[in-house]
Amino acid sequence: MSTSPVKVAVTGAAGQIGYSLLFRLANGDLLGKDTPIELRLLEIEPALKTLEGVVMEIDDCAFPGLAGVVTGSDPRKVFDGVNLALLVGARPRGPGMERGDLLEANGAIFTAQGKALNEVAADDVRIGVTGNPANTNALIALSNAPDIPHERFSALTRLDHNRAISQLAAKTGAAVTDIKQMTIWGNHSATQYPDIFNATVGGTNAAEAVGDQEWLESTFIPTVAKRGAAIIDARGSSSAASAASATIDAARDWLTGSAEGDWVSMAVVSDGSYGVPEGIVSSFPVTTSGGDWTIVEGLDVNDFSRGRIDASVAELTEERDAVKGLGLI
Ligand SMILES: NC(=O)c1ccc[n+]([C@@H]2O[C@H](COP(=O)([O-])OP(=O)(O)OC[C@H]3O[C@@H](n4cnc5c(N)ncnc54)[C@H](O)[C@@H]3O)[C@@H](O)[C@H]2O)c1
Ligand SMILES: O=C(O)C[C@H](O)C(=O)O
Repeated sequence: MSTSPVKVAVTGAAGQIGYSLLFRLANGDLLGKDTPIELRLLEIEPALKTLEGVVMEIDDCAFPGLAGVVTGSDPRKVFDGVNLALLVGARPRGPGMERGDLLEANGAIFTAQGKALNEVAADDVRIGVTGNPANTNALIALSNAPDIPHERFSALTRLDHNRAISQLAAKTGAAVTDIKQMTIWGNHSATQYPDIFNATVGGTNAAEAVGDQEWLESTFIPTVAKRGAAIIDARGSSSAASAASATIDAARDWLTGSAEGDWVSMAVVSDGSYGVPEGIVSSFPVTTSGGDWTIVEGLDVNDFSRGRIDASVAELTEERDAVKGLGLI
């Protein structure tokens, strides 16, 4: 049994996602019940009282694997020595708002947090960005953390990946566990491209198993890509428990490895693979092992897929140019 606790930071800890995420982390859902976890919870000053209440509830669960909880509003203190930082805190998108509207407001948050991580995080730190606009927030954070390798940052497209698996399972009548090699390309936004041409259902190519291009274009892609907006419309606030669950799925697979014969979707800094401009944070199919990720190379990208990937990547390059114009990167 490991004894020294893994220090896991969560920002926006008093928010909606935090209210699901913290209990899952404390329960051992990330690294197993035998690996003790210390939670390091960052919030803005006005939310610290709410966070105090959440911590009381965490205490009341008497989680056996929880080695301690530290709270605060100073990222330099909260991030001190952290091995994993889950950057969730940001302003969520409300009804009628576009993600682009959030770039400037969130830029300041991720600039400061990138700098603080650079100064005080553990040498082995991994940083997962859930707060939107996630890809570009990750780009801002990594650009402000010159001493942390860019490969240590990723943005969350695992929720989209999970949504795509769920929709494909419902369409084909397969179990979610029968669906492998799903890919989300591009941005965590409505332009994202969930690719079933390289996925399989029970070992059969998924696009062939579905055999319905009309469903693919008019139902599957828009349902997955606009799921966040549909949940906001229905719930009045953005997805929370599913986002927390995907945040854990992504971090767990990053740290402990993706399943043999399968891959996962992560938004990571591009090395130019698949024609995605180097340096932007874009979602790719990746395999993971021991805290490292590797882009799955050599997949077939047909003309339909090419057009969809290019459209999402164009949005990401616009976001990059916008934050560059604002002096954030
Ligand atoms: N990538 C994804 O798949 C995905 C899915 C769902 C939601 N999200 C995004 O996750 C983010 C959080 O969502 P939520 O529903 O928990 O929002 P929320 O408003 O309930 O909580 C956000 C919390 O962040 C805190 N916060 C704001 N600025 C901060 C800072 N500088 N440092 C620390 N904490 C700060 C706020 O005080 C608040 O408590 C949003 O940006 C949302 O759009 C992403
Ligand atoms: O789309 C949003 O702003 C919410 C979130 O990113 C989601 O995908 O549920």
